[in-house]
Amino acid sequence: MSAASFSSLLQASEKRSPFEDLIGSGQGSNSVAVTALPQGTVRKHFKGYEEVIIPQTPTAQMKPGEKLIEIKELDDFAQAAFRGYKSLNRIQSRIFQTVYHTNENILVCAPTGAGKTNIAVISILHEIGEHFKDGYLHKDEFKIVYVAPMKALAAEVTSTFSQRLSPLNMCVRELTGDMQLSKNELEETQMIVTTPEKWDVITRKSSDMSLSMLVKLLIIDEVHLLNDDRGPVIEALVARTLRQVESTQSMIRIVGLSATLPNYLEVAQFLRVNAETGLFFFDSSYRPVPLAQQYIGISEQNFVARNELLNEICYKKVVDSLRQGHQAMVFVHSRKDTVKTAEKLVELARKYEGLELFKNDAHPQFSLIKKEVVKSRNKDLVQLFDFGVGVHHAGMLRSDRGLTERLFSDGILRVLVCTATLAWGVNLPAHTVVIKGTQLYDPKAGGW
Ligand SMILES: Nc1ncnc2c1ncn2[C@@H]1O[C@H](COP(=O)(O)OP(=O)(O)OP(=O)(O)O)[C@@H](O)[C@H]1O
Repeated sequence: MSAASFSSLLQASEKRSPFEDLIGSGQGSNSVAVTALPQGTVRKHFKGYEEVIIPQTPTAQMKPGEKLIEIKELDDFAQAAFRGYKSLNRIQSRIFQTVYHTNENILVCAPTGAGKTNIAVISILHEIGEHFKDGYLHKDEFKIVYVAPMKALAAEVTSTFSQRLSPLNMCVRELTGDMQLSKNELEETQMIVTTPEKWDVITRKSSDMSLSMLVKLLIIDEVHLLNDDRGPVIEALVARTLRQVESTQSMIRIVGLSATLPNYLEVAQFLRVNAETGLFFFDSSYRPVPLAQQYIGISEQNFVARNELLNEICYKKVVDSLRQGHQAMVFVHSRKDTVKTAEKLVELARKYEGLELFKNDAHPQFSLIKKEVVKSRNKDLVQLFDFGVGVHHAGMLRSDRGLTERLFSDGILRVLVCTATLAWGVNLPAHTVVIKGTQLYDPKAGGW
């Protein structure tokens, strides 16, 4: 973390937020400027660095009268898309009335893992319900467009929704990159999963409006990317959708799904979401697994000494987690740094006699799995395996990446050092996540 951002974090801890009581309310219409660190935050000083420990937010209590909606209460056709589920979770139950029974635009901001996929499913079921007439689904009347932030995610969304909607005979297809769908394929498809860039290109061709005229529901996943480099593309396609709604006077419902955004009121306004009725904001007290955070600011100026310290701190955090019997993931900024950091962890473990914490050779399947691992031509993967450490980045072969993911998820690897690519689209459970360094090199600016 840079010195400037760390000091602003510390300054923030000294202010009290006027909205403190609202944080954790999980309600929609208040603009909460988070300017203070939560109560219970502790600051510790060490040689060369300072640590700020933010305790986990307690899980929000059920409100009086709040109840979970059971799947068996849903319409028969809707139950088919929820096979294997007993009930909607808290967030889904809270938004159900608006998402399923109305055609309002909505924006849902919720922490990761809160179950936003099922919110999209509910909005799709509403749309399907609109076209169920005389016991028959009029599939040619509508198209649903799901905008996923990247190609890899679009593929995953396509497969998830194909499976969920297969009992309803809905056809879900991916349309990304330089992919084309034939006229026939488009006709057969009710749900198109695409990326902002691809949908932008398709809708920009004003000569052929036949597809966009059929769109009745536009789901935009990870809409917080509006704040990012990709923002202008998302903005353009939303603006075009809104213009089409105005000029044709036909409704296209917009459903925005997002991580918790600080400026959700503005995003809601932009998506034409009514802040009173269509905006749902759930803060970290709705996380399925509460999150405690620790920030470390390094004051050491010398580059080599700072790196050494960074590695030592990283090692210490990983060991703290392993001692409690939990796996750990370490995120680094470059592919090269994955192996370097993994090797450094092993070196420090040797130095501090901590190797036994990392190694997992007593695992009943260790020798069997080792036979599979040694077949890999990735020598780092093979060497690090013996120490219970794995690496994962986009430059590795897909088979090696897949193997590493499996070994970590089965608990055979105790530590995984990876780049941010793993955070997109792969769900791996880890109790502890260390983000090693928050400074990113920006080639455009030519600096950190
Ligand atoms: N009603 C439910 N009952 C039980 N499990 C659920 C329910 N809704 C969602 N889940 C589970 O919660 C997990 C997280 O759901 P999901 O991937 O939709 O979260 P998300 O909010 O989209 O997360 P992300 O921000 O990471 O995309 C999944 O494993 C899903 O099966």
